[in-house]
Amino acid sequence: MIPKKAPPVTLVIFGATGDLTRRLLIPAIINLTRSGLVGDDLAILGVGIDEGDDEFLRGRLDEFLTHLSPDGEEPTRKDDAWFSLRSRISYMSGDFTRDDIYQAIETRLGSSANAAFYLAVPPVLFGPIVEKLAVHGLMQETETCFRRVAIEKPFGTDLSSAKALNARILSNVEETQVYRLDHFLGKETVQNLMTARFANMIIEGLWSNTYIDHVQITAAEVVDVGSRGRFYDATGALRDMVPNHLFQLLAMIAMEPPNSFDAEAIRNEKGKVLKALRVYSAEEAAANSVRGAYGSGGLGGKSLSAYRDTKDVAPDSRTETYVALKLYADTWRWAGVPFYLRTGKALTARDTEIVITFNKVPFAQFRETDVTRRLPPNRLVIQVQPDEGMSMEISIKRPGQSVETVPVTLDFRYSDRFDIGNTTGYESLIYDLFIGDQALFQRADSIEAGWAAVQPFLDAWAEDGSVPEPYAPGSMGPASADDLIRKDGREWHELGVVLHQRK
Ligand SMILES: NC(=O)C1=CN([C@@H]2O[C@H](COP(=O)(O)OP(=O)(O)OC[C@H]3O[C@@H](n4cnc5c(N)ncnc54)[C@H](OP(=O)(O)O)[C@@H]3O)[C@@H](O)[C@H]2O)C=CC1
Ligand SMILES: O=C1O[C@H](COP(=O)(O)O)[C@@H](O)[C@H](O)[C@H]1O
Repeated sequence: MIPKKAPPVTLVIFGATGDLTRRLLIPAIINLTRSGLVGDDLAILGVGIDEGDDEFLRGRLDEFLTHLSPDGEEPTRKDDAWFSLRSRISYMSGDFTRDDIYQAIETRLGSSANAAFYLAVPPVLFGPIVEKLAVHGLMQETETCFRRVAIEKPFGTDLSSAKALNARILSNVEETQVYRLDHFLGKETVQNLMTARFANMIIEGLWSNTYIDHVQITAAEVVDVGSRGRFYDATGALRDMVPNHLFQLLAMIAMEPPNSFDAEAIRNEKGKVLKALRVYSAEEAAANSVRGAYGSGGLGGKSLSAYRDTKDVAPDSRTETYVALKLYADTWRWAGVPFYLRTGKALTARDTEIVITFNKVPFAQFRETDVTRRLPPNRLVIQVQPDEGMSMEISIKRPGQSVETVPVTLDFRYSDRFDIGNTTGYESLIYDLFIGDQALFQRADSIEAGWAAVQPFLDAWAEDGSVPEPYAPGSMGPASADDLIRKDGREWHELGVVLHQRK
């Protein structure tokens, strides 16, 4: 089905002069303009605290887009699509905690225009802005016009704050108006997970504890904390990546088939899995987790100072830059199957992947095959980034008179078949916001279920007073992370070996 063009809408961006807007939102909207999915009936109203007129914001974006070009040439993003969009960008300055800016927005929009409010602002402002939008009648929908609000991450900092934020938002607007973002859901391979499972009997037929031994979900990054010390030191790897990005991947792997691809059908199934995540006791949480923080050392040819020496990070910080967890989804399908999750910064490679390891065959009828040594289990590797694709590791017979088996990889990479171009991942999320499809956005109950599973780790670490284990920049993380999986007789999948190079 060819996607239809989005309806006329004004996108009101709170935080229009910020990093997210210039680096990810505007380039995504340029891409949508270029593809024709949004037309010249899209208007952007940027709002920020800096004084300025429409030309102020347009000029700032112009300048940023120019710098996106690595060689100083006019970047492809500054093409006709940008110039068409540019003329439809306006700006208003004001403080989001005061009423006058909302009155001005109300005057500008009127009561009959479609509007989507995008909160590209520090999380502390999510609740106050939604409240003020509602109080000023800006979230009032009519039969012919919609009003929606897109809320960035992080959504809360623990279970109780996430619940309080949901309650505050939902006492002002309907759940159908709320679009809680998780940018991982905009990634092509992540969206492909449901198709891979539910359009392929060869995969879905084997998708349970009868055939699967365990699941690994990894989001490894080479980048360090850099200039984000203030945000990161109050957050850490667990809060930053697990209840949102990694749990969304886990939910898509573990959910039951939805009855349809409607948003509610999908969100119901994802919600059920997240609610089935085992909520550990403090002792269980401590035993099933490892956290680390990078020390100083070389990374990518440069020398990196230790996390604790990063600007705006406390010298005695106990914040983790790496976390590994072992979790269970207590459902009929997944009973007894461990889900090993890990994520961290300053690691050896950028590598987001899901690895499904199948059970070993029960009996090997190959005369010269030493089962334990030569018949490895089948593995399905779903490479989310970089080099998006999927590979299946199987065993075949070595050609000739030998009856020996050898492992080989059946490999598909998106780039071999499709041009997925220079997208930011926000394209489909912004488009879905405009057309009113909430399938790729998180519902209140799922957010809270995610935090409920994460809370015991936060509590255990706060109680035991331990510090994260140091690891060398450019490594695979702390040694104890290997022990976490090895004590179960398993190994982490090697980081950073792209699909077609895997042995
Ligand atoms: N940047 C990224 O890559 C990502 C960001 N996010 C999320 O997006 C949101 C925005 O992040 P980011 O763009 O990086 O943050 P920035 O700090 O760069 O941008 C926030 C903007 O909001 C403005 N602002 C803050 N307080 C007020 C106020 N009271 N009144 C008016 N304007 C105000 C800031 O103005 P000023 O600078 O003048 O204070 C700034 O322009 C956050 O929730 C973040 O977690 C999520 C994923 C990725
Ligand atoms: O939300 C976040 O995600 C990024 C990783 O996203 P990716 O699309 O670059 O893989 C992470 O670096 C950041 O700390 C976190 O806040």
